Amino acid sequence: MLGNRRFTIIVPASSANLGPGFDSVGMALSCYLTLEVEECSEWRFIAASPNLEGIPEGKDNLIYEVAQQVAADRNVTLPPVKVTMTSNIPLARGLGSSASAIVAGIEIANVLGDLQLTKKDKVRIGSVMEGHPDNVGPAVYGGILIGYHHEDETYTVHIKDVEVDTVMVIPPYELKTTYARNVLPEQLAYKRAVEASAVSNTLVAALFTNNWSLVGEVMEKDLFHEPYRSSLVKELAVVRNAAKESGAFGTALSGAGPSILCFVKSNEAEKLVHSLKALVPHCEVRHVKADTEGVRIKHHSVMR
Ligand SMILES: Nc1ncnc2c1ncn2[C@@H]1O[C@H](COP(=O)(O)OP(=O)(O)O)[C@@H](O)[C@H]1O
Ligand SMILES: N[C@@H](CCOP(=O)(O)O)C(=O)O
Repeated sequence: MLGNRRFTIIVPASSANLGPGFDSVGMALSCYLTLEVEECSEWRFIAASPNLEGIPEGKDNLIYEVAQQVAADRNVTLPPVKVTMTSNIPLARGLGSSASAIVAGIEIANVLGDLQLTKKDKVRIGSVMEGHPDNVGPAVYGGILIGYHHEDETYTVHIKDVEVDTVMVIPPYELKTTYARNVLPEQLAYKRAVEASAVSNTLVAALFTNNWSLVGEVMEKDLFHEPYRSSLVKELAVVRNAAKESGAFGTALSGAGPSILCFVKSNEAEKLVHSLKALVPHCEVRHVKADTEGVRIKHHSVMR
């Protein structure tokens, strides 16, 4: 029972893949989906910030569907609530907005249904829904998460502290993840798959040893998805060259795109923001730090 409580759920955005870590590596970002949840006679979702315009406000809302599914799977009935959503995560731009919504739905069910879900449970549930753990994992844990999702199990390894900043270039157009997955090949030749996984393994080792110049080098050598998606994001090549020239470690498509992630030293981020704003004036350019906490809940007591 919710009783006389209300609570706030804060879920970070995430950047998946980091280049060659396709479907298995992701990082939490300091952009947030925030839900104010309070008891109500019927379920309502209110999209209270401009970039959530068009998001369903009834029972066809993704967050509602996830919360109900999680509760139903555990034979629990949730009391109705009013959910007021604000967000600075742009939709369908490769910053994991759908994963943040899924994690928010899992948390609503967890709190309202008193399900006592662990972080591991939440990542498992979210990965089953998304099909891969590279967005839901960081959204739950914060930091960087490396994972392998399989129908029987989801394995994850977490890096809490991230010693790098990002500059994010966000084009004005949407690229739905389902569309960007449809341009990928059905198969990869054996030799190419071996090479692609060697690049990915090196990325992960470099992340664990804080070797950011190596991270930057190998993140640009992905063979799993960027070669097939780069033609969908015409800004990628120009941003990559400019970022390299200004001393950034490296760039990659963020998730399925169209946003572009540049890894930089924190004291060099603003300079890069400034030069990229001039280079791609039609895009939004943001200095975004890593989020190291993951999803969190604030409980508020209500005077009656
Ligand atoms: N707060 C939200 N509430 C409900 N649905 C959401 C919310 N945020 C995102 N979504 C859904 O997720 C879609 C975007 O998902 P996707 O194409 O995977 O892009 P990305 O996850 O990279 O932003 C949106 O068009 C919307 O349908
Ligand atoms: N590994 C997935 C990640 C999709 O992330 P999103 O933020 O674009 O939804 C993929 O590359 O398809």
